[in-house]
Amino acid sequence: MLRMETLALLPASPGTLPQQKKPCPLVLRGFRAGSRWGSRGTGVRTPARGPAASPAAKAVLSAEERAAGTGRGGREEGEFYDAIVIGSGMGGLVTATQLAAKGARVLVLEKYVIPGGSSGFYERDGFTFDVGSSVMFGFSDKGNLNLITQALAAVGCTMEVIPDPTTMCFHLPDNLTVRVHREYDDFISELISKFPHEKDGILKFYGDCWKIFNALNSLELKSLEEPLYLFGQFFKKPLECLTLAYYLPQNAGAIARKYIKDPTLLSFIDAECFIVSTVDALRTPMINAGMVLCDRHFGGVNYPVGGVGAIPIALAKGLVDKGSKILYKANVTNIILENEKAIGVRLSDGREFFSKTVISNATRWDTFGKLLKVNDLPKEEANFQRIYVKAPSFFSIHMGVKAEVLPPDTDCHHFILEDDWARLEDPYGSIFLSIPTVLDPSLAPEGHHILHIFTTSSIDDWKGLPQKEYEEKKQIISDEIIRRLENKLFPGLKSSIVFKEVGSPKTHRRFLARDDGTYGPMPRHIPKGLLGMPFNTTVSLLSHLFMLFLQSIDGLYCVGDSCFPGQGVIAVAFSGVMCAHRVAADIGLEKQSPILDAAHLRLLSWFRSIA
Ligand SMILES: NC(=O)c1ccc[n+]([C@@H]2O[C@H](COP(=O)([O-])OP(=O)(O)OC[C@H]3O[C@@H](n4cnc5c(N)ncnc54)[C@H](O)[C@@H]3O)[C@@H](O)[C@H]2O)c1
Ligand SMILES: CC(C)=CCC/C(C)=C/C=C/C(C)=C/C=C/C(C)=C/C=C/C=C(C)/C=C/C=C(C)/C=C/C=C(\C)CCC=C(C)C
Repeated sequence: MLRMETLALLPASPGTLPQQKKPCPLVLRGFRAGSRWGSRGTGVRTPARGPAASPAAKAVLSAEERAAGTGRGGREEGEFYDAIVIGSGMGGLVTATQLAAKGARVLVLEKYVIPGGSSGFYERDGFTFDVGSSVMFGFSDKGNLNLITQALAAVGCTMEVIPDPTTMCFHLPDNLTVRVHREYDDFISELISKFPHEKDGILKFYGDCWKIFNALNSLELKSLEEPLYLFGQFFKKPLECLTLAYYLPQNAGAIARKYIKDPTLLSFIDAECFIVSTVDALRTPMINAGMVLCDRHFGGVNYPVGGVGAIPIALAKGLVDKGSKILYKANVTNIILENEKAIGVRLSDGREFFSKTVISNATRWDTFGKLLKVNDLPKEEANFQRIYVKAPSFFSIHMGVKAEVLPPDTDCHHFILEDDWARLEDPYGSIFLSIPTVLDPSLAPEGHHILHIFTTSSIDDWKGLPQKEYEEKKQIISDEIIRRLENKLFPGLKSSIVFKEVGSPKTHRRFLARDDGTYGPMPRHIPKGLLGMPFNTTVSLLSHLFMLFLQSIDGLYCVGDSCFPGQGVIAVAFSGVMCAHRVAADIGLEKQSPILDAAHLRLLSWFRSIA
C-alpha cells in the first residue's frame, strides 16, 4: 500500500485527488472589471464553481493501479515503444501527448504517484494546493501561443478556465505599488502615472515586447531544430522570423536601458523579469520577456477550474485515451545505451523498458549527472554548464486562512519586496504570493482562502541539519515571512491561519526529483539572450568529427526547463511541442531531410558554442 507521508507536496490519499469537471469547451468566465469573484471577506461564498462529481484523477489512475505502481494496462515490460518519456512534468506530458496525437506509442515513466511534477497538486484538510506556480500563461482561447490549451486539445481535452482581472500586483520599495491589469492600456496608464517623465521609454520598451509577441504569435510553433519547418516559416513569414532572429541574442535589461533612464523604473522592470527568469532584466532573454509581458494582456492569465493539478491529470488521461501509457512509482535510474545510442531505461526496481527514442524530462543535471552513466560529460553539456548554473530552489508555505483576513477585492497574485531593491535576488528577499481561491473558491472549505507563499532559497542553507534544527529553521523563516505579509498586506494574518505546511529546498528535491531542488537553469553571467540555450536533441556521444556525416541524434532528447526557452510552465510546454516534432521527424512520423538535419544541427551547435 502507498505509505502516507506528512510532508508537503504529497497528496493526502488516493481518494483525495482533486476532482475535475467532465471535459467541456474552454470557456473564459466573464468578470466584472474592478470587482472580484465571490464575496470574500464576509465568509459568504459564491456557488461552488469548481469540481463536479466525477474525479478525473480516478480516470487516470485507479487506487489499485496506484498500489501496483502501474498505470492502465498492467505491466509493460517486453513491449517496444516509439518513445519513452522520463517524468510527467508539463514538459514531459506535452511531449508525450503531442507524440501520441501524431500516432506514436509512448510510455511515460513517473517517479511520483500522480502526474504533473511542479505543476501537480496536493490535498489537505479540504484545501487543494498547487505545488508550484498558479500563474498560467498560454491558456486562452485565441492566437498561436495558447500552448496549454492546444496541448489539451491535441488529445481531445478541454478545460474550463477563470480569467484573472489583475495578473499581478507588485508591492515594491518606497511604497511603489503597480497593478498589472489584464487590459494592456490600463496597465500602461497606471505605469505612466507613476513615471510620467518616462512615458516615451515605457511605450518603446513594452512596444518592443509586442513586436516579439506578435512575431511569435504569427508563427506555427514547432521544432526550431527541424530545418524543413524552419525554412518554411522563413519563407512564409520572413519579417517575423527576422524579428525573432534579431532579438534572439538580446536581453530585456539592455533594451530597457536604451529607452529608460529612471533607476526605479529599471528596477521595476528587473522585478517583472525576475518573475520570468529568477534573474534581473539584464540576464533575462528579451524573447522570454516579450512572450510573458504581452501574453498576460493578449490571452490573459487564466486559472483552470479545479486547480493547476487538473491540467496534467487531463493530459495524462488524454494520453491514455490515445493508446499510450503512463506508469507511476516508476523511478528511472539508468538510460540504457547500446553502441552510444539510447535504447531504453532501467528502473530502481530492476524493470527495463525499450524504445526507439528516450526523452528525459528530468533536469539536465539529473539526466547527465545521474541517469546517463558515461565517463565524460558530452561537449554540448559541458557548454551548457559553462553558461548556465542551477537556479536556487524555493522555500514555500501553503496555508489555509479564514476568509475575513483578506480585504475585499484582494488580487490573486502578489509580488512583495518591501524596502530594498538590492534584495530582489537575495534568498528570502522577494516574496511571491498566490491566492487561487480568489478565482476558484471551491479549492478551500467554505469561508477560507488558500495562500501559497514562496521565496528563493538555496539547498546549501538546509543541508546537514538534524531534524529538530531543520524543523525549527522552517518555523523561524515561515514566521518571519508571515510577519512581513502581515505588515505589508494582511493585518491579523497569523491568527487567521487554520492550516500551514512548509516546504524547503529539500522538499522540492525529494518530491520533484530535481537536483538540489533547483527551479531551473539561470545564466552564470549576462547571456547572449536565448542563443546558448540547448534545444531538445542531445549531441551524439560519438566524436564530433562524425557529425557532418551522421545524424547528430543518439536517440536521447531532453525536454523541460533546462531546454530552450527555459523556466515556466508555458515555456516547458513549448519545449514539449518542439521535442515532439523533432522526435516525430526522427522516427518517420513527420517530414525530414537527413542531410539538411546534419548541417542545421551542426550550425545550431556552433551558435551555442559562441554564446
Ligand atoms: N514554485 C513554482 O512556482 C514552481 C516550482 C518548480 C517549477 N515550476 C514550474 O515548472 C517548470 C518545470 O516543468 P518541467 O516539465 O521541466 O519539470 P517538472 O520538474 O515539473 O517535472 C519533472 C517530472 O519528472 C519526474 N522525474 C524526474 N526524474 C525522474 C526519474 N528519474 N524517473 C521518473 N520520473 C522522474 C518528476 O517526478 C517530475 O514529475 C518550471 O520551469 C517552472 O516554471 C514552478
Ligand atoms: C533557429 C535560429 C537560430 C533562428 C531562427 C529565428 C526564429 C524563427 C526564432 C523563433 C523563436 C521562437 C519560436 C521562440 C519561442 C519562444 C517562446 C515560446 C518562449 C516562451 C517563453 C515563456 C516563458 C519564459 C515563461 C515563463 C514564465 C514563468 C517563469 C512564470 C513564472 C511564474 C511564477 C514564478 C509565478 C509568480 C507568482 C507570483 C508573483 C505570485
